[in-house]
Amino acid sequence: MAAVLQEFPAAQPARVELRDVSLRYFTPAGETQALDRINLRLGAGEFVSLIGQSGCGKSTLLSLVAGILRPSSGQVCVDGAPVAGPTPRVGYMLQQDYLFEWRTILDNAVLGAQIQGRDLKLARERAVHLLHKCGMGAFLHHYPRQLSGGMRQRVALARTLVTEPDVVLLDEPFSALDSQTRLAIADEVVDVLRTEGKSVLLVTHDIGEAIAMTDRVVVLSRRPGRIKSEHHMVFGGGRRPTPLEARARPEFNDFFRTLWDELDVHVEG
Ligand SMILES: Nc1ncnc2c1ncn2[C@@H]1O[C@H](COP(=O)(O)OP(=O)(O)OP(=O)(O)O)[C@@H](O)[C@H]1O
Repeated sequence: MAAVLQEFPAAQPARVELRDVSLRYFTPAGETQALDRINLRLGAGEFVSLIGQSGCGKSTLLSLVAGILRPSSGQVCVDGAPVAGPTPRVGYMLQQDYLFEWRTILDNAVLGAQIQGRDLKLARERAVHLLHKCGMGAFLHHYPRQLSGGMRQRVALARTLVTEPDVVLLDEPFSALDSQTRLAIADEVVDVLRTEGKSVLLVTHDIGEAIAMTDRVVVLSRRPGRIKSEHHMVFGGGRRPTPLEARARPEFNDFFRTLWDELDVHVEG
């Protein structure tokens, strides 16, 4: 159980900062408080995951950072500036890949850049580079239906990165994939995101994925989501292990037990 809970390292400048953020949804059926006074910082180049019971507000928190939702109170900032709406600085990758079946892989990868009105020649060059990095270089002129689920998610990652966001939000990006593909793609995605120097906020139900892929795991309480605890995933031996290597480390099981206890899971019925 040693070294599971670490002292926080000296504060890095915040790429993303949530200050006392609360979010209430109003519907004809009534009011739902999804998040309650969240304070969270994501440093430049840092990978942080959010875990918590279903309905505790994880996706809501990502939508606030993406500028899709505005907080009921408190403030969300990216690079010190309040988020006023969706911004190219923040990229969002979801569980579903939302590829257009009638566009080639390359044309799908440039779609976000095209919508943002960026230089299409540069966007295509960057898309080709990223698709190669994601192992999709041989499929530029294929169509989505010709690809497996894991390959489609690689294209979705390339599309997210073509627009050069500083922050990448990942909302259960691998949950539709089989378990072997999940393990393989986690390694590749982390490798690409780290070499690109991105800051990453990952939502997952998979504790192992959170431990293996991110530097810090934030546990949210049941609704309304509050920050229950934060845990630094510090592995001994210098270089941070890849996600697959991390799973074979002795620390992995210690982290897993601690986070499992924190989640306080009860199976109803
Ligand atoms: N558009 C909406 N209108 C009203 N209530 C909503 C809306 N979106 C989410 N909620 C409610 O807010 C709470 C938080 O939802 P959210 O999807 O953020 O949770 P989550 O932790 O991501 O859940 P899950 O793990 O099941 O994906 C839930 O009770 C949900 O029903």
